[in-house]
Parts: sequence; structure tokens; C-alpha cells
Amino acid sequence: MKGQLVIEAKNLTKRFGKQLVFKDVNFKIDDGEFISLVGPNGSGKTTLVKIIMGMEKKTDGELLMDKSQTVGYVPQFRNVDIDYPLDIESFVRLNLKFTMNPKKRAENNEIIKQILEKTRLTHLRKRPLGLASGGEKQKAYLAQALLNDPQILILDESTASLDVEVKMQLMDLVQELNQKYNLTVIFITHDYDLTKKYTHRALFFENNTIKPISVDEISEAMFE
Ligand SMILES: Nc1ncnc2c1ncn2[C@@H]1O[C@H](COP(=O)(O)OP(=O)(O)OP(=O)(O)O)[C@@H](O)[C@H]1O
Repeated sequence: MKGQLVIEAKNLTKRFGKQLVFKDVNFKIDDGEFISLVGPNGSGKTTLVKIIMGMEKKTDGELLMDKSQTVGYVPQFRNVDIDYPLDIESFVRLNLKFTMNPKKRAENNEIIKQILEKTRLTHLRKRPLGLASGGEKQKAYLAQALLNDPQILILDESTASLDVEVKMQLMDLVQELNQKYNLTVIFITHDYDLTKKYTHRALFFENNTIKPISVDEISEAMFE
């Protein structure tokens, strides 16, 4: 439900050995928000995302979230070899469990069909992933992340290295999913324009703290 809390940090602290990443941070992320994580290199954005995804342990404090929520993750742009053997549809399907059960197979086919429609990849489904453009590859990663019907979608610099127009297309699509399906979007970014244009709010990482800020408070200086 819109406005419902999906993640809350209470006095959350993370250290790697002696190195402090962030200390006693407090923030909330609501259902259906489109929020950016911004701040300098090494300030802890990826570390926070890993804690949210259960891949890294917190050192202290609390991170409250409903464990039944699924999280989809779109990684940083990775290029794919030109001779990569799978087409886009088969690549997206990799995230579904293989089954011989005919009923389950039919269900899976329907899920794949819907995801390809949602991400506007239907007409490209038979294109080898290695021959797809950067934006098409990124949409295939997005489709894969959406397969398990996540409540939270994390985009990790997914638009870096794409040209401006393609970046906007991908972000328009994510915005549409956010608005239409109330998907909570967490966007790790170093891009000021995209943050201003698409996100409702930001968490600003600096000096071992994480500060929630409104979109009006986001300034170019935060991206230097
Ligand atoms: N597994 C680890 N062991 C030790 N130190 C780590 C580990 N993972 C990250 N760090 C350190 O924690 C700090 C935060 O790293 P993190 O990757 O979260 O930063 P970031 O804000 O995502 O940076 P960037 O914008 O460059 O991607 C860095 O100093 C990093 O070197």
C-alpha cells in the first residue's frame, strides 16, 4: 500500500574491521518511493544496498524490513561478449527455476511474456544478447530483476556508460513501473540530472552519515 514503510534504519552502523563506513544512521523508505542514494566514492552506498539485500551484515543498530518483501537488483552496466550464446528471452528466463511440470512451464511462459511486454522487449526477444545495444542489454537486466515480482527494485548505477537519450529511456521505463505498479525504487547514482528529474527524495552519504534530503535540497555540489 502506498505510504507504507518498506525499510527503516534505526541507529544503523557499519564497520569493516576498524574502518567506519556509517554510524548511527536513521532513515525511512516508504512503499512506492523512488529514492536516490548519492554521495562520494567509498561513502557506503553499495554497502547499504548489500545490507538491505542480506549480503552484508550490519555492525550495530537495526534495519527493519518485512522479510517477505522481494528485492530485484539491476547491476552496474556489464558488457556482454558478442558471441554470448543466449537470446534476450533465454537470458531473462535464467532467473526462473527450470521445471518439467507442464502446468508450471505454461505459467513460466506467461510470466516471461508479461515481463518482456512490461520492459518493451517483446519484439527483441530472439535477438542474441551479445548483439543487443547497451540500452537493450540494460533492459534485459531490468527484465531479469523483475521476474520474481519484487516490491523493491535496486538500480546500481545502471545508466552509467549509456548515452543520454538511452539513459532517459531506461529511467522513463523505471518511472513507469514505479508509478503503475507502486514499485519502490532505490537508485544508486552519481548523476545529478537523473536524480533531479526522476527521484522523489535522496539519501545523502557523507562523513560517515546518511542524511535524508528532499529533491529541492539536492545540489550539484553533492556530485563532485
Ligand atoms: N567487503 C569489504 N571489506 C572491507 N572494506 C570494504 C568492503 N566493501 C566495501 N568496503 C569499503 O567500504 C567503503 C564503502 O564502500 P562502498 O562500495 O559501499 O562505497 P560506495 O559509496 O558504493 O562507492 P562508489 O560510489 O565508489 O561505488 C569503502 O571504503 C570500501 O573500500
